[in-house]
Amino acid sequence: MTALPDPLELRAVSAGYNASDIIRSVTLAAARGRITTIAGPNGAGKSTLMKTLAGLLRPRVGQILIDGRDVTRLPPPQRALAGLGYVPQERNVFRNLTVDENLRIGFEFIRRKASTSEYTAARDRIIDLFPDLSGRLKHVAGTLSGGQRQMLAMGCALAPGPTTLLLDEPSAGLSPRYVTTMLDAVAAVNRSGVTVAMIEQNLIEAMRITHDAILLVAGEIKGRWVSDAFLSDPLVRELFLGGAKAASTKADHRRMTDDASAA
Ligand SMILES: Nc1ncnc2c1ncn2[C@@H]1O[C@H](COP(=O)(O)OP(=O)(O)OP(=O)(O)O)[C@@H](O)[C@H]1O
Repeated sequence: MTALPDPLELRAVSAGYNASDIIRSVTLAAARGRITTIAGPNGAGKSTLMKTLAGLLRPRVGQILIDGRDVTRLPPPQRALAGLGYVPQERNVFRNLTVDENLRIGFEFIRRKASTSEYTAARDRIIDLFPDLSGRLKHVAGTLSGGQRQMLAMGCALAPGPTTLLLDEPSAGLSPRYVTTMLDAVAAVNRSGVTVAMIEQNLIEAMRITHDAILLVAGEIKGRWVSDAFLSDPLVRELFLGGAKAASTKADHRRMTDDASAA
């Protein structure tokens, strides 16, 4: 039996703006059915990497594959048609349209020939995944909380049924309590069968749901870990968690998560 290809793969990709490369020779894969988190200090090139994956930035060299198919030269709509959903960090919903209208646009952008009943089924699936949107279908997106808007943005990307979802900092700007809610929602999306690749800054919370962690520093991959090993790696502790003071056991990890939620 032939193994299925990874749903998302980069092979030696370099990309950047103007003359300079921001990401350099990046090779990585998001494994099927798992949550891969890309971590890195500010300015490491994480958003640039996401934009390159989504097709907003053309790589200078290297290859991008979705389900084994080379999409390097395809623009964002064709990558979406190939099964890739993308949620940018900002301006990711139409604030003057309702929740329902936003979801319908997200759905019909890809599923152009689908019937109304197919849309309704997709919408119901999204509401099951994000109960915070339930009862708000007729609400204008601009009146939602930041967290609800972020869930709506994920819903729009998920409505057409992508195999892989790219998330650029889904918990950015949210209260500590809603960070937990948001990442629980990402885990629920993943359990529904969608491979997730995301950037996150809330690393302790993110590792609670992450399967595979990748570290990007100054545009280069510096290591890969299963999530349990990530927070206790000396390099990771040095970069993000204040070195020796950082949590190094699962118990400490849990305690820090609890402290953060109570803050
Ligand atoms: N549109 C652009 N034009 C030129 N340079 C850019 C552009 N966007 C980002 N950069 C530069 O690319 C570098 C990496 O930025 P990027 O946003 O990818 O990093 P990041 O790891 O996502 O950072 P952060 O965690 O602060 O969001 C930075 O030096 C940034 O100034």
